[in-house]
Amino acid sequence: MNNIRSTLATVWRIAAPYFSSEDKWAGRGLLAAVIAIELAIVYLTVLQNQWNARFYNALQERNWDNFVSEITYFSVLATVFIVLAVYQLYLNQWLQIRWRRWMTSHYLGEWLDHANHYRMQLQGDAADNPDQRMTDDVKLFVDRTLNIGVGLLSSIVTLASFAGILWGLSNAAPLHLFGQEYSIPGYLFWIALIYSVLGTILTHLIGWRLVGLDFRQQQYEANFRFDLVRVRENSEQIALLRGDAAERERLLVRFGRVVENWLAIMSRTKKVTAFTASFNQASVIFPYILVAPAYFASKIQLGAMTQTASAFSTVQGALSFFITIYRSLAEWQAVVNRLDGFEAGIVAARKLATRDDRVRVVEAGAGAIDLKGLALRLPNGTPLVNADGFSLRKGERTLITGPSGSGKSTLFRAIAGIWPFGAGTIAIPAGATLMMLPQRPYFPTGSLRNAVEYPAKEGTFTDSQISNAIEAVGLPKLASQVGEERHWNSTLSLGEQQRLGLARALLHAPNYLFLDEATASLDEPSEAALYRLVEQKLPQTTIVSIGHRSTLDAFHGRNVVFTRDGDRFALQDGKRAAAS
Ligand SMILES: Nc1ncnc2c1ncn2[C@@H]1O[C@H](COP(=O)(O)OP(=O)(O)OP(=O)(O)O)[C@@H](O)[C@H]1O
Repeated sequence: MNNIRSTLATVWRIAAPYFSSEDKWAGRGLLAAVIAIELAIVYLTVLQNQWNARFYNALQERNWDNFVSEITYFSVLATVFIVLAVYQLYLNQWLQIRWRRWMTSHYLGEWLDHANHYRMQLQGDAADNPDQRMTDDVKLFVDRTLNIGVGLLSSIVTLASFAGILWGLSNAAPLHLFGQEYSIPGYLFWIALIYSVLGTILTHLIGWRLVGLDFRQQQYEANFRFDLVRVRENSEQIALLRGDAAERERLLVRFGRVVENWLAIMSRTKKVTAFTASFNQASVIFPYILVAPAYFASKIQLGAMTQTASAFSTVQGALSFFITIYRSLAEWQAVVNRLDGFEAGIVAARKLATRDDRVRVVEAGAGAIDLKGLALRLPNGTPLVNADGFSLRKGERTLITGPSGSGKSTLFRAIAGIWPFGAGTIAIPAGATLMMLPQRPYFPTGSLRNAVEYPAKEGTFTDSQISNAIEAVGLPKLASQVGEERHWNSTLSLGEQQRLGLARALLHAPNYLFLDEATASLDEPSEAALYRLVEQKLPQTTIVSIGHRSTLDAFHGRNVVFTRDGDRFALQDGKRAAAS
């Protein structure tokens, strides 16, 4: 019970924001229309049930006129029903896509807000496969929530409408057992109730394991898809290493989990289906058996008997709502858990950025980036780098060197404000623009123009500015192709990508440019030429480089070395440290 209550509370928390969002009027209007149509359909079912009695009585009495008028009446009911059914589905789908559009854009906004996606990764596996959560899970959530919610409401209203009919019929067709008549008020209703509650309990006992199995199925499918994407993204590496066979084996192992879990779902579903199918079949005949003695004792007409059967099956259908949608409920609960986990991941990522013991990046008026009492740590708390009273002065060109894994890139991450683990303050001049260029620059797929302008919006720079920058960094052939669309990260060599990364820096002309081995894939003369280009084109820019080559010394007035200091590293002005 607690479980149901907490699931419903979670559903409410996930679902409610849409209905108070900027799209609330469309959302509420569509929801109201869907519910109104559902209620109208229930009313039609009541009318059809009453028609049922009149129709079969007309048949039994061989009354042609009544038969014709009942057929006409039915045709009208059926036409209205068809129109309602068509529009209910149509409006339902309309609501689904609006709701889904809002949730997707809401989640995208939260996920991509101030590097939350990166901090979520730093926290480990708390919310695996966010891509799946924002696609399949949101789609299923909207679909299932609407259909289960409206279905539940419809069941309750149907139950209320038909309980009265069944009650009345119980009096008209009293219980006959072994020639004896028993008068039990509303016995047909009570039997339908007991029958359905028993069925529901048994279905749950047989099927509850499906919830966990469905949850894992979605996770395994997403893991498999993610690995396939990784192979596609790293296809060159894999081909060069002749890793095809290893990949195939690994992927098959991953897929093996999908199959194994699916087999468990199949076996469980088989049991649930065996029960629900038997239950549904028994329900067809059960009400006839109940009232047959009264009918054969000529206490009731054929019409009353078929009306009873129809009302009984409608009430039983409404009561067995849970059985009918058991699979959907299991899947729905799994989806709700996954979206809940995703939202919790976002909240935890945001907390990381605001917790008390974190690295603080503040805007301060001074003309330098000042590190005060900075102590960077790994996510597990292990100390990494200490820097106190250390400044990256304006206009200066600083080269940072140090052993591999000493925390050089992590210092850049902290300055960029995406590494929260640690303590201390990084003061950045107010309004200063920073740009980080890593060893492997990222280019979104699309036009070359877009790739170089990124993260600025398309159109921020003119085509001639873009092609000049591309030409300046030594890619004259590409300079004339700014409109070409490609997957730039997989088609350009790493050296070419690094040149293109520098073209991006030339265009944006940041106040501070951080180069984290951003030219390491170029030969030394090309690297030197690019550094000279940056010096010449960005004279106002403060440059901080991480690099291992001694040839870089010539372009930097200052050398900062990461040196070991007990269990961590410290920043020291001076000569290159010998590799430790
Ligand atoms: N997300 C993370 N989770 C756990 N440890 C991490 C994470 N990112 C980096 N580290 C660890 O932090 C340490 C410093 O990494 P960093 O990338 O800053 O080193 P680096 O000095 O730039 O090395 P290199 O010269 O090889 O690029 C390494 O031991 C690395 O394994």
